[in-house]
Amino acid sequence: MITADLFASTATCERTALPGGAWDYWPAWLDAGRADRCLAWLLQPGAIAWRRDVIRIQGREIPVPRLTAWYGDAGRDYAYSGIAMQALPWNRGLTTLRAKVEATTGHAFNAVLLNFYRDGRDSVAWHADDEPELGAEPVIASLSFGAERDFLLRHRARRVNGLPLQRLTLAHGSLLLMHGVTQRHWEHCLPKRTGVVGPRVNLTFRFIHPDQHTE
Ligand SMILES: O=C(O)CCC(=O)C(=O)O
Ligand SMILES: [Fe+2]
Repeated sequence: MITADLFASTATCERTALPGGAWDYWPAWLDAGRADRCLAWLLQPGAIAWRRDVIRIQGREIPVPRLTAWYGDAGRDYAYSGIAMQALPWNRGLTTLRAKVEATTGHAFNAVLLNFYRDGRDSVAWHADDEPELGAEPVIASLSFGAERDFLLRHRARRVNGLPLQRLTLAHGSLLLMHGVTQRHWEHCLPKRTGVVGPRVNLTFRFIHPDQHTE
């Protein structure tokens, strides 16, 4: 179970600031023991209502290469790649993690997207978290548990400005905060890594704007 002792943390932060984007990374936001307990809870049967979705591309049905779940305040629904997700009510573990993320970052979040990468064959393709309901400058706080995976960022205008690909290896118990302007100019992905056999769970905390929300 996730308890309030999660708050006793003095993690250090690494800042990256580049044209059109900035992110802060806390490699050891949670120590190994706390991170282990969070991962065990997230993978416990029934703790998270994982979904297996299918996207349709040119008439073909393709399984999403990971499991997902969407939790948030009532009515903060979300849609991406044609998949509509109704917000499930916050549970205690997610509420506690959100409070700690808010305390560290100074930002408020009202929803969280969870991704479960069963092994290195699961992935997320290049994208930006720029859906209209996230508002003009979405701040995204990303928590990682389990297998370390590479997280890549690329500038949309890299062919013009020559900015190189950026790589972070997101550690077990780490927090990554992508600042608001980043989603406009940068894309990110989590590529397949066939050598990775362990599972990974990622939580991206978001703020869904009621007025920009599309029904
Ligand atoms: O798993 C990750 O680290 C990234 C997930 C992500 O980019 C997303 O859910 O939008
Ligand atoms: Fe994303």
